[in-house]
Amino acid sequence: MMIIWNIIFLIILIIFVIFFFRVFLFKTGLIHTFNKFITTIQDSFQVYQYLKVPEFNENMQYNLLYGKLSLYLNSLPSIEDSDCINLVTGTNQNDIVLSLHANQTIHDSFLGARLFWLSQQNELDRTGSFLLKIRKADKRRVLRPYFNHIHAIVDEIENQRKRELRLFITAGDSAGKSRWRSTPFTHPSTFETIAMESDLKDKIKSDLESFLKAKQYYRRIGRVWKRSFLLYGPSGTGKSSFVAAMANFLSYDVYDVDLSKVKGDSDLKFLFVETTPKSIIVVEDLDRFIEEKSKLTSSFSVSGIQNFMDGILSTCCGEERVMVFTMSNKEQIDPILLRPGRVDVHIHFPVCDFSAFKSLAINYLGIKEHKLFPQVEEIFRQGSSLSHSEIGELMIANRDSPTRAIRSVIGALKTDGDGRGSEEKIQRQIRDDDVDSAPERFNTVKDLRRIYSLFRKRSSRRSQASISPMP
Ligand SMILES: Nc1ncnc2c1ncn2[C@@H]1O[C@H](COP(=O)(O)OP(=O)(O)OP(=O)(O)O)[C@@H](O)[C@H]1O
Ligand SMILES: [Mg+2]
Repeated sequence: MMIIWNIIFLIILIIFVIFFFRVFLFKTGLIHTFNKFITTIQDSFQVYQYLKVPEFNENMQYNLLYGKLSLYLNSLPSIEDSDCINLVTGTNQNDIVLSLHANQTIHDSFLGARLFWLSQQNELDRTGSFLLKIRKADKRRVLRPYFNHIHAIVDEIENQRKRELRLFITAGDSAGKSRWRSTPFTHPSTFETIAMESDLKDKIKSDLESFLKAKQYYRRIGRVWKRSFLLYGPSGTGKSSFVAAMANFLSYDVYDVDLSKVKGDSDLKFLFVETTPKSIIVVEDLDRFIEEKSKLTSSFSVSGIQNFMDGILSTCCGEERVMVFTMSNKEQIDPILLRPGRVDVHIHFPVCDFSAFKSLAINYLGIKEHKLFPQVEEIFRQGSSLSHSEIGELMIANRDSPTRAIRSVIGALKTDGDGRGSEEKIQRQIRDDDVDSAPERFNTVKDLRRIYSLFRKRSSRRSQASISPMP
C-alpha cells in the first residue's frame, strides 16, 4: 500500500516539476533557448542541404530572386520570432514594417517540410545573401513547388503595392560607395496636369505604350529593351514634372542619379546594375554636369557615361527601363552623346506660350475663358513670355481671384517685354494686392522673390514645342 502511495506521490511531483519548468521557461523567455537546443539535437540526426541566394551574381548584376525572397521572407509571420528584427517605416508614415536583420534565421514550412532561411551580409562589400537549409529528404519533393509558391506570393504582394511607386536617390554608404536610398514616390504630376501641346502629349503617351508592349520585338532585333528620352529647355518649363508624369503613367519607380555624388565609372556601373526593371532612370542637368566635369578633374570618362546611357549592362539583369536626361541646352553637347540609339526621343520644352498659359489657367485657376485672355494673347504674340513655373507661381499666389492672377501675369509679361525693373515692379504689385490680409501667402511672396531672381537668368525665348523621335 505504501508503495502505491509513493508512486502516486512521485507522479504528482513529476507533473508539478514539469508544470513549473514550463512556466519558468515561458516566463523567463528561456523557452527559445530550449527550443533551439531541441532543434540542434534533432538536426544532428538529419542530413541537410544548403542553397545560397546571393544579392549579386558573379558579374555583379543584381539577382532578382534575392529581391523577391527578401519581400517574401519579410512577409512571413514567423519573422516576429527572430531574435533581432529591423523596424522600418512603410509607405504610409504611420506603418511599421518588419524586416529581417543580418545573421538572423527565419523558419518557414511548406508541404510538411521545415525550411530555414539565414540572412547574411558580407562585411567587405556589404552585399547580402540568403542561405536556405532544407532536409535532403525533402529537397526533391518540395523545392520546385516551394519556389513557385514564393513567386506567387511575391506577385500578390507586388500587385497590392503596384500603385506604391518608389523614388530612389543616390547616397554614399560607409565605405564611400554610392548606393540607392528609397522613399515613397508621391509626386502628383500627370500628363493631364502638364501644360504642353496636346498632340505632342498624345505622341509621347503612345510612344510609351508601344514601348511597354515591345518586349518580344526588342528581343528579336537583339536590342536592350529600353527607351531613352532627352528633355531639354529653359528652367521651369516642366522637365522634372514631366518625368514624374511619365513615372505615374507607366507605374515605374524612379531612380534619380545625382552624378555629382557618384565617384566615377565603376561607381556608376554599380548603381546601374542595382536598378530594377520597370523603372525610370533620370539624370538631371546632364549638360551642366558635363560642363563642370570638363573644368574639374573627374574620374568619369566619356565612355563611362556613354555606357551608362546605352544601358549595355542591363542586358543580363532584366530590362524594361526608361532613361531620361534633362538639360537646358543641347547645342553644347557632343552629338555622339545624343546619337540615335543612345537617345531615342528628343523633347523640347519651350517657355510658356498662350496655349500653355490657357492650360495653366484651367489647372491652377479653374477657368477656361476670361475677358483678359485676348490681352494676354496679344502680349504673347508680341514675343513676351515667361516660364511655366513663373506663371504658375503667380497664379497660385493669386488663386482666390482669377482676375488678379491674370493681371499679375500680364504685368510680369509686360515687364519682361520691355525689360524694365521686373523684380521690383512685380513685388510691389503683389504687395499692393491683398497679400497682407492672407498670412499664408507670405511664403508665396518669398517664393516669388526667389522665382523672380530667375528672370535675370532666363535666356531662352519662345519657340515651338517639338518631338523628334530618332529612327
Ligand atoms: N509645362 C508645365 N505644366 C504645368 N506646370 C508646370 C510646367 N512647367 C513647370 N510647371 C510648374 O513649375 C514648377 C517647376 O517645374 P519643373 O521643376 O518641372 O521645371 P524644370 O523644367 O524641371 O526646371 P529646371 O530646369 O530648373 O529643373 C513645378 O511646380 C510645375 O508644377
Ligand atoms: Mg528640373
